[in-house]
Parts: sequence; structure tokens; C-alpha cells
Amino acid sequence: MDANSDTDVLLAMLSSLLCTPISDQSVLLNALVECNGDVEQAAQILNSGPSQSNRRSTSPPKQKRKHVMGLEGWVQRSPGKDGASYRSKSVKRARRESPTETVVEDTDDALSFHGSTSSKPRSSSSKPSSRVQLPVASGSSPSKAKPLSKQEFMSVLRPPNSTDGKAKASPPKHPPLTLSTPELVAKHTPCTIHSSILPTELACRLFYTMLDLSRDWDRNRWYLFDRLVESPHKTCFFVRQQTLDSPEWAGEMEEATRFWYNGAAEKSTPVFPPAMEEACKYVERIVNEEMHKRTRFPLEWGGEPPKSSDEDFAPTDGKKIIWRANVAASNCYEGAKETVGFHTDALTHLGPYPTIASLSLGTSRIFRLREVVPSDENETRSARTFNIPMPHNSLTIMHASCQETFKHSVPPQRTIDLFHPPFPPPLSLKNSGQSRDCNDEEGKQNQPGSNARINITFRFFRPDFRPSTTPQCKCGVACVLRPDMKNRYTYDGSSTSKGSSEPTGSGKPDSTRRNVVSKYWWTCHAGAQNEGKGCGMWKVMDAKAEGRGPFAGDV
Ligand SMILES: O=C(O)CCC(=O)C(=O)O
Ligand SMILES: [Fe+2]
Repeated sequence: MDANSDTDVLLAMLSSLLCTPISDQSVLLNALVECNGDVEQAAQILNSGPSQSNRRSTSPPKQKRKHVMGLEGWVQRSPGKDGASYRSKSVKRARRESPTETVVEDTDDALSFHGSTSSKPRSSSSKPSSRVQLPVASGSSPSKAKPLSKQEFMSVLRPPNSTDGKAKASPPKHPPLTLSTPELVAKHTPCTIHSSILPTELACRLFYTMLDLSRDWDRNRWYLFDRLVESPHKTCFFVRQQTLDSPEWAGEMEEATRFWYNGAAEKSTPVFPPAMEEACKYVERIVNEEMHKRTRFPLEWGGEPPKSSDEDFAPTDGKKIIWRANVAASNCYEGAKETVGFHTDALTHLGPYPTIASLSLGTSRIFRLREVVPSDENETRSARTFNIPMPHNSLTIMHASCQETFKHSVPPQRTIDLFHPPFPPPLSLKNSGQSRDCNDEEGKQNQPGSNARINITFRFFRPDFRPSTTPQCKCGVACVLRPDMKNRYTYDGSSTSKGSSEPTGSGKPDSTRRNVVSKYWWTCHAGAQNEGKGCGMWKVMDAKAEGRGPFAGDV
């Protein structure tokens, strides 16, 4: 079963439990996501809610969440005929790892690796099966349900809007596409890719530095529903020294960086090591040049970037600096099986339409992107998976709208090429057992191959989204900000944006791409750290009422 139809099953189940049919799939999806995939709870909320439009913009009524068994729970406890049970992968992916997001996943490619090597549940998980048990009615015991095949099931349940009782055919699927040139990347995605961006020696020194530091990094842990899961790679967050001292952050940056990952407090956030600080300036120059070629979205940050004395690194096009990194997240993937699953980066402190610059060092890995198709296009087109190879010393920029419209991942690979650094490790590295002079010609030829990839994502945390401005939920925990990826419209930048009129980059992209989300939600984030239990609170972000800005355009 692919993930698309997996989601369809959940939607159909939910539809079947509604007193009054709801045709807007996004309302159903939102309810499912908010209820962690608990179809019955989502149905209760929708059945007790006021009007459909209100449901979209107000919090679901408070529920006592005793033990949320949910679809996930009851399908696991209700073995099908073959003894296996059906797991809801779509909603399982709703609480994704990393600084992630929560839109019901619709990727078939994601399935192939999520279950195996991505988030590793610490307790046993059951295998998917093609059989599913149908809850006869709301409140009925799953164990009394009659097992049906998925096909039978879909023919019994009428999807919203259907008139003939038959499920609508899914739109044709596209095979994954490898984007092997910068032009192809810019054409198909809201990203650009840039090769050999650092001087060779610096790229090598930074690789060694981060690899050395990564020995002390942790794997993140969080709750996926009620299971403790662990990220299949090591990670660490860094803050730029100049930001810690900056008055506009009023001492809050430390707090923002300590809680960056699913609300879990980190010990303390290290500052950029010298090689990373050096590299950041090259990254900033390219990012600024690229940003000047693109239309800015109204909700992008429009304030002054943090000051720096390095005017040498101003964009070569002579335009002013509009983006600087003040934090960075670094990941280390050792070997072909270490990954990060499909997700979008949390916008809690990045704000809407962030630009994120992702530097790759070491062995080459694939960066995978997949669009989240808006709800009203689900029946007419399916998303395509794009694979972008990321060699050593390359920069992938996730431009504004990437977090709003695409999910990204680093999938496992069958094989990887060993990376042979062109220089030996610097003598100063504490964990290096083979330190030699960087300029040693003999050493250059004999560097042992490494199977590790280091990634550094340089980011700008917005002062108007600093921790003291983040709403809290009933659990007393800071909320997470998520875009409503399923509801979008097209923005061509003509009326409100500042900058060029080219909508999405220099690579002749698809200018009809619907790239603007219609809203953002603040949602409870407590469940990720609190044994999967949160209060389910969510509210729509109101940029003006919350005093956000300045923005790049008129809001
Ligand atoms: O390793 C990569 O290229 C992606 C990392 C990433 O998505 C993240 O840190 O949020
Ligand atoms: Fe990410």
C-alpha cells in the first residue's frame, strides 16, 4: 500500500464517522493531525464543532486525553486474518523527527525508508499488512470489527464528494527525478545548488573539525505518539558569538537555541568554531547574491540583518546584505544507513519563508525533496520526488517557500563513495589519532577514506520570533509554528514584494507554482517530550496582532 492511499484510508474512515459530511479534505486532515491520527477523536471534534469554516480557524474543543489509543493503537491491537496488523504510516509520519512538521505525509518514497532506518522506535513495531479492520461506528470496539481488504474498505466508504460510491482513481504517479545540474534544481524546486564554495583547505579543515566534535554529539530523542524514538544521525546546534552579545536578542538567543529540537533542552549551545565562522562568510555571500535574484515573499524578514565587520564578504553584485546566519544546526551521518526522514524545519524562531543554507562536507549523499500537494489538487496531480546529489563542499540553499511547500530528507543509500580528504587533519584536533601537517604533500595522498557526511545548515533566527514571543499551550510549553502546507495560493510578487519579478529563481522555474500558504498554526509541542501526551492546542498565527515584523512586503 502506498502512503497516498494510506492517507485516503484515514480520510475515508473519518468521513464515515461524521454526522454531517465535510467535503473539504484539509479540514479532515487538520483534525487527524491534531488528534495524532486518532480517527475517533477527530470525528468527535468535527461532529461537535460549530460550522466548517469555524473549524478551520479555531482550536478544537478541549478533550480529556486519557490514553489516546487512536487508529495506530487499535490497528496494532487488532490483528488481521494473517496475524499481522495494519499501521497508519501516514499519521505516524505526522510527528516527524528533527525540527519538524506535521502534515500528513503523502509520499510513497518516504515509505520505503521510514519504516526501516529512519526514526527508530525503541519498542517493537508491527508490520504493515494489506488488511485493515473497519470500525463499525464511532465508539464500537475495534475487536468486534469485521476485517476487510483495503479495496473492500474503500468501496464501502464513500470518499468526500463521491457520487457513485467508488473511490476516485489516484492521479498518475511520477518516477523520482535526479536533478544533476544547478539549472534543473532551480527549475523543479525552491532550492539552488552551488559547488566548490569554500577554498579547498577550509572545506577540509571544517570537515575534520566537525567530525571531531561530532564524537560528543547526541542523537535526538522524542516521543512519536507514546513511543520514544531516536534520530538515525547525530546532531548539534551552534550559535554565533556576535548574536549572543547582540542587544536585539536581549539575552534570549541562548534559550531559543537550547530548545530548538522538539522542545528538548540542550545542555548549552556551543558557539561557531573558528572554521565554521570562516565558512559562514562565504555562505552568506552566495546566499545574499541568490536572494537578490528572487522575489521576496511578504512575510519574509524585512529588518536589518545583524551587523558584521566583514564588508569584504558583501555580495559581489554590490547590493546590500539582507541575510546573515546567527545559528547553525549540524548533522553527522556515518555510513550509508544514517538518515533524516522527510520533514520541514520548524518555523518557531525562523518565522515564515526562511532561507536556510545547507553546506555538505565529506562523502556525497542524496538530498531528497518532495512537494506537499495542496488538498484541492490531490485528485488531479501527485507529487514528484526529486533527488539532488550533494558532493563535498557544495551548498544547497532552501529558499523562501521551501519549508512551506516541500519536505526534505536524506534517505539511506545502498552504497556510498568513501571521501578521501585532500588534506590531512589539523594537529590541533583532540580526537584525531592521525594528526599531521595540513600542507604535508605525502599526507595528502594517503588520507584514509571516510564514510561520514557532515551537514551544516546556516540559519537566521528572527528577533521578532524570539522565545518570549512564542505562545504557550495549556501544558505550559512553548508552541511550535507550522505552515498550513495543504492550503496555498499563487504569489507572483507583482503587487507587494520588493525585489525582482522573477518568482522562483533564475533557473526558469514553474511560475505557476502555488507557493504561498494561507496560514500558519501555533500548536502544542509538549507531546514530543512528554511521553507523547500534549494538550492538542492550536491557534492560527496572527502576524499583526502578535506584533511580528518588520516584513519584506505588505502583510
Ligand atoms: O543533512 C541535510 O542535508 C539535511 C539536514 C536537515 O534537514 C536539518 O538539519 O533540518
Ligand atoms: Fe531540515
